[in-house]
Amino acid sequence: MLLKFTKMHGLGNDFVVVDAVSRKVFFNKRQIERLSDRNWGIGFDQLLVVEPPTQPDMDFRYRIYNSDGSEVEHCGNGARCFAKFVLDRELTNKRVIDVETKRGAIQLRVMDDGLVTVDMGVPSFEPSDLPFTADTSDELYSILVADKEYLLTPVSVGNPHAVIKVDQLLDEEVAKVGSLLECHERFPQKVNVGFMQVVSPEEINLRVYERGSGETQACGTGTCAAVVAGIKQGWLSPKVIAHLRGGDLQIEWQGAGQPILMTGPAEKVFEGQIYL
Ligand SMILES: N[C@@H](CCC[C@H](N)C(=O)O)C(=O)O
Repeated sequence: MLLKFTKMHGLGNDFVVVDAVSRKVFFNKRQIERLSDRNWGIGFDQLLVVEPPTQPDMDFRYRIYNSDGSEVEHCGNGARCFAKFVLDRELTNKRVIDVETKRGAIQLRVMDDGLVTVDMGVPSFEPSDLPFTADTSDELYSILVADKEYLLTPVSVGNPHAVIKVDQLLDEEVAKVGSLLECHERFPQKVNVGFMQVVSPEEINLRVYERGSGETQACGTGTCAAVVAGIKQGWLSPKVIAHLRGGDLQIEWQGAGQPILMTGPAEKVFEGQIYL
């Protein structure tokens, strides 16, 4: 079967986006792994599959797969690319779009300047929501990785994140500690690992080692998790600019019980066809 796709990115976090509204398409794990391979396929961090809604009052359903073929609940940069894709392809003319994801319903707002604001939902710091194995309920949790103690904040924004505040962002630490923590036994469904350097209460530098994809240029849910962790710990203000390797995201969170708002760009790179 010849598959039509669009290559997109949100701050360098790259996606292959497929229209499964006009024509039904299903993928198995092996196909996703091959398509994601940067030598043998197209190459992407995540595959986004746009489908018709299954629930009333929803405009679309969209499914998200990591490059290792695992299906995930939520993707911040992907949500913005999804919004641009359905408008560009004229699958809708709405600029406020309600979407079903594995995490639940989310709402996307396409602004006049082309930036997209996503209501990312209400975060949870409850370890069992990630899940994260913990005997006590703490502000920060200590964990031993490669003989060094790290203090992390567990955050669920629909998908699981561990946020670590660091003084410096070091290539080796992101790669090594990121990959060891991703598969740590205390995270039975694995975890995305964020390394956050606080520049000021309104500004952070962040690198994210993503579950199922490795370190990416940017991670939307990872940025939301880092900012809400920083606000909860008293390090950050309610509105923060996050500098990621691929560019900047604006995050706003007004505190417990409130949804996180994430604003950033979405870009189309090219369209193509490939044999599945
Ligand atoms: N890049 C994404 C997150 C994709 C899913 C993540 N790797 C997971 O497994 O939970 C984003 O922009 O949020």
